[in-house]
Amino acid sequence: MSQISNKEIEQTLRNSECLISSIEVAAAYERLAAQLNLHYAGLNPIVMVVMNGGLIPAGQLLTHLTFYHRMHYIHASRYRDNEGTNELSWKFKPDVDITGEHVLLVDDIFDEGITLKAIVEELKKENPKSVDCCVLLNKVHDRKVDDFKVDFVGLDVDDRYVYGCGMDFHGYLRHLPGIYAIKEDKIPE
Ligand SMILES: O=P(O)(O)OC[C@H]1O[C@H](OP(=O)(O)OP(=O)(O)O)[C@H](O)[C@@H]1O
Ligand SMILES: Nc1nc2[nH]cnc2c(=O)[nH]1
Repeated sequence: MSQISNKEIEQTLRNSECLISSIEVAAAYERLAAQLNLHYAGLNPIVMVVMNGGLIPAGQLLTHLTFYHRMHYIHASRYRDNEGTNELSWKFKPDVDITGEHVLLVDDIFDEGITLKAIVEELKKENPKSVDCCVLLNKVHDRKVDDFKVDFVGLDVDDRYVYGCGMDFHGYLRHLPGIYAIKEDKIPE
């Protein structure tokens, strides 16, 4: 992803609104961690971070976990092919043997679900004991993939392009501790 200028980034921030504050996000991490701590107590799972977006939610969540776990990462990204269909491009598959293991995927957002559904299908080929998905955000709309649900959700978010908490704006602003979107009247035509 190519560089954009600091001026353009500042303009983006001025044209944006905060949809979910850092305080609400922090509370969501604590709620999620409490659910995960109940579910995984004694299960000794592998926590698999879905890069890049899962990096920040996982980093925040992991410090609240009370069960013993190992951490790995996986990197798959959506792209639109020449026919306009969504394909998943695999950038890194971990070489850990997950046969018979509990696996928890951590990502930033469950939007259409293409990414997590494809990752879960791929991982299940290796016969793990379980594969569950934890996301900070669920984007609310009716375009979800069929026959797939995530297991742990922090917060619902409106059907807008959002950034912050791991999610990028042209590769930037993943580090923001709240959730932002460009104001409706500032979105370029
Ligand atoms: O539910 P979906 O419609 O599949 O969209 C969600 C996925 O899209 C984003 O990843 P992206 O491919 O943009 O890569 P990134 O993590 O590097 O930002 C996000 O991190 C999720 O993994
Ligand atoms: N940054 C970002 N990435 C996404 N991937 C899927 N949905 C979104 C979104 O709303 N924002």
